[in-house]
Amino acid sequence: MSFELVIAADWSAAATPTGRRPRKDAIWVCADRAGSRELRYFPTRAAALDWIGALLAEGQRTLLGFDFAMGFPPGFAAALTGEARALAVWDWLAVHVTDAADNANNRFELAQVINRRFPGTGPFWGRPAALDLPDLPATDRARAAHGMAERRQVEARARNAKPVWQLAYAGAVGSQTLLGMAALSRLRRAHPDLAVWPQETGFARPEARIVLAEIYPSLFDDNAQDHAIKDARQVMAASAALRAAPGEWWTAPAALPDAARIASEEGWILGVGPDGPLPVGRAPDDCFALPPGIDWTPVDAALATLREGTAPVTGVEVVPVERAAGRILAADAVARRANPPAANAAVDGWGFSHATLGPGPIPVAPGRAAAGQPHVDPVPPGRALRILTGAALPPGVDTVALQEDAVEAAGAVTLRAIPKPGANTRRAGEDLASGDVLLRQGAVLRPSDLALAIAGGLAALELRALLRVGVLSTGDEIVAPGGEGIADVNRPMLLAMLAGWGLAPVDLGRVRDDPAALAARLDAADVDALLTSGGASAGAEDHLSRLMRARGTVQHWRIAVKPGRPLMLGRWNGVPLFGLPGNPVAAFTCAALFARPALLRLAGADWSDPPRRRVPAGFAKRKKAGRREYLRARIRDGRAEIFASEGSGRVSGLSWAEGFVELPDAALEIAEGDAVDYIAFADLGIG
Ligand SMILES: Nc1nc2c(c(=O)[nH]1)N[C@H]1C(S)=C(S)[C@@H](COP(=O)(O)OP(=O)(O)OC[C@H]3O[C@@H](n4cnc5c(N)ncnc54)[C@H](O)[C@@H]3O)O[C@H]1N2
Ligand code: MOO
Repeated sequence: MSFELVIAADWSAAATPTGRRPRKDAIWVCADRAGSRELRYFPTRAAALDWIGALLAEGQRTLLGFDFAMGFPPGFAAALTGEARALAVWDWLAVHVTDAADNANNRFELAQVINRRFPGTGPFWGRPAALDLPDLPATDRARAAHGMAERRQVEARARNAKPVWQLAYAGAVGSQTLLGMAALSRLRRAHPDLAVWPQETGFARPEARIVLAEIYPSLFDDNAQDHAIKDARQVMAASAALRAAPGEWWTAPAALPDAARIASEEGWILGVGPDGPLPVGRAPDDCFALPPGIDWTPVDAALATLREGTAPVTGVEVVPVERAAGRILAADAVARRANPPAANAAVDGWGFSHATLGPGPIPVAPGRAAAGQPHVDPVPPGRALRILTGAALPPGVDTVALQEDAVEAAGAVTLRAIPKPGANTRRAGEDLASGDVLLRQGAVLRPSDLALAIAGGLAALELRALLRVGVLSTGDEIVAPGGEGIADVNRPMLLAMLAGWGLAPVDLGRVRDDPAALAARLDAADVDALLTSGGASAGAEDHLSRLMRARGTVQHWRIAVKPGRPLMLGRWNGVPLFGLPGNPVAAFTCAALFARPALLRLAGADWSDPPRRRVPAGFAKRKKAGRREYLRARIRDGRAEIFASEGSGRVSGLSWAEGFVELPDAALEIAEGDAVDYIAFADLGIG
């Protein structure tokens, strides 16, 4: 199984926060999900670890790489901890390192403490002039007779790798290593499904859900990455290389003479073999149908993320059945009684015991049985009782003759024909037995489902609380309906769609193109999910997408779909957010195809893919590879006709259409009469 999420982190040992503005020599992290990448800068280690922790909690198969040494040269671990294992050093450091939320830390003091455990002077060096730490030498040359090798085996094979003993000055990695190992020790303990390669796994392909490995970004060419800051380019290049990691990256060092010891005691850099750096793999072709160089997320990959990454978030409430239409079941509904509860008559007529009938007219027994008016006395053998539809069969009655087939005269009924035994009756429990599962958890209740629940004896159902979905329009140009300017088409349309899906729409109003105002509005929203429209693409005024990249979590941005390419899927303060494009047709399409199934899932329903119907095309069209296309369409005379314009501002086509024609990702030439897939709006819950 390959990795769904690849995270490359450039660590830093800074002693103060590195500031709000992204800068070099600070922490940069790139998270890459099936080709859609998210780059983040962090002013503190704590903030970076929080974000990484949240990513790991998403539950995906993850490869996590950090760019500091994850082991020391031979002998160090045993001298420090009594155990020749790198992970023992991590745990020792977790106990002895202090590293505050504002980056304040004790790495130099601790290096002196460690040095005192070794003979001679060193091995750590690089004391800043301002510190009074006599047992931490300021320079490399001041060290002597500490007994440690200068480099790990892997460092001898990676160009320009600096020894871990150096704590300060250009290229030093020692400080990052001390602080980093302490942090990783905690991370590892927090995630039982995490394995460290190769310290825990040996030089084998690791199977764990989360794999942690040492990386060395200098191995990778970052020239193709588009960013002004080198650290950022490096984590971008590293995440791409890790995503494409060939199998031999994990296994090649097993050929080393002392492989098992090296793996456990010294650790290794992923991508280095026994003879030096290994070839870099080719990026997997996530975007199978996309032109080279484009990393939009394919529709199916985006839907898969939503499907796998969303689970019910709402509470459970007990609601009377009659108010449950359109709501979502939180638990299986189980019949509390049989239906029908007792055997009863299916028609109006005459009831009797079939086996006891004599020849000729049947004498009538006194009284009658009607629905709700049971006849409790047994009907004597050979007699007939007047019985009406729905009445419980009295004792002594097993068969009913239809009224129209009988003639009553002088206290007896004459039947035109004797019916079969049991005719015109309903058996107790023939429809439902007590204990039957009537409806499954996750079902969206239809009127017929209410009927079933009530027939099964239920008066109330356990339902999911309504999912509150906030809808926000963005853009300076947007005005209230009826105003002068671009009327806010999207918000009322989206609110109505949500109501139609059985969700609780929350109107968050309009907000101007101002990042602070937008962030404040999103922060203040008390909702379970968010739909925004506008500002999703890459322009200077596209604040939503920029804000999400800076302060939210972006899962996918830019989907290979038309309309709707700028669609952004992510989280704001942990709340799922669908950043819909501003163009109304794109907002509508993305809401129907991406937001709807995910919102219903968050609301507690099962995931549902809309049914496609194959219909002959009433049009001809040539389509390029690279995006799945949704054309506004309707069926007339058995053929799919499409709206005259594909422009995604053409609201007129939305109202005209009754469904979508869905064209696949690949290039396609459609002639009139060719079969195409049609998705009815009705099957998307849009009436
Ligand atoms: N450089 C790029 N430009 C654009 C890209 C791109 O990938 N790179 N994508 C294009 C596509 S495709 C779409 S769709 C749009 C969507 O962009 P945004 O989400 O950033 O939307 P805005 O720029 O804010 O608005 C687009 C359009 O829609 C109108 N709008 C916005 N909100 C509403 C509303 N509530 N009701 C009615 N109309 C609304 C807005 O006035 C604009 O005309 O970007 C392309 N550009
Ligand atoms: O994808 Mo945009 O939705 O064309 O208009």
